Amino acid sequence: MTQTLLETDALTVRFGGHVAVDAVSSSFRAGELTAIVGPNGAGKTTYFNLISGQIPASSGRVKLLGEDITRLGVADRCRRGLGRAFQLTNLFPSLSVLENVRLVIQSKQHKGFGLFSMADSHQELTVAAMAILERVRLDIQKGQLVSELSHGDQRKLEVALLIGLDPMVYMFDEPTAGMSVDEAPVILDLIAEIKADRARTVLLVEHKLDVIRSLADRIIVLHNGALAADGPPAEVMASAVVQEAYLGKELDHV
Ligand SMILES: Nc1ncnc2c1ncn2[C@@H]1O[C@H](COP(=O)(O)OP(=O)(O)OP(=O)(O)O)[C@@H](O)[C@H]1O
Repeated sequence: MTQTLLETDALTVRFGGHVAVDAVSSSFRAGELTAIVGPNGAGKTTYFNLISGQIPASSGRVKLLGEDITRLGVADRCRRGLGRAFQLTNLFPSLSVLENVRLVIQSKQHKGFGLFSMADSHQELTVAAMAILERVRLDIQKGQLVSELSHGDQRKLEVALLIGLDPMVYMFDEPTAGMSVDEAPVILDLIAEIKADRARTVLLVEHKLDVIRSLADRIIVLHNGALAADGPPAEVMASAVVQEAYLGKELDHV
């Protein structure tokens, strides 16, 4: 039996009288990629925000490796292995691409700035950061400031930072949005590699049907904040209610 890494248990958030996420219970296992789909306003991003700790739950629980993390903040959840693709606001725009990746790896390794270890660790960190930049095809841009990067390259850097953090749970919210057709495959290949690591689980909010088809092991459908379907892609996509109500209308057919 594959290990359950993340669980949500009747997870709920209300904004005034509006229930944006409505008692969603689900679990996410190692080696699995779960696509989270649903119409605009269904609660996908809010569900992500509740899992990553960006917003507090009104009720219900989030568990990581069986441990209740519902009351923890974003940074504590991150330290325990919950990784959400960085928004640009989390980056240091006036530092270079390489420096940003190095900082994330350093934070993961809890390396200090002690005088004696500094030279060695600096070299190691640079090598590790460059290896990640090569994977996302950003090695050429290593010296550029984040603020100077194109939109597509900024998205690649978000993925690079997440790989540097190396969490147990990878969370991607439309990772190829706004990318050119040349750029997107690099990111999708990387996500496939991450998913192939049997010790990780990947959650992906995605509208593009071809991306879901190629990557998802399982699909969760949210509608009006509630769980409307959960199962293998073929089964969920074939179900008449999902076809009519969600997939046919809402997902981008590419
Ligand atoms: N901070 C907030 N305050 C009030 N209402 C909110 C807040 N955040 C989200 N909502 C509402 O919660 C509902 C779910 O929004 P959410 O952004 O999670 O949907 P989504 O499925 O991610 O949509 P999309 O596909 O358009 O990104 C929407 O009705 C939205 O207006």
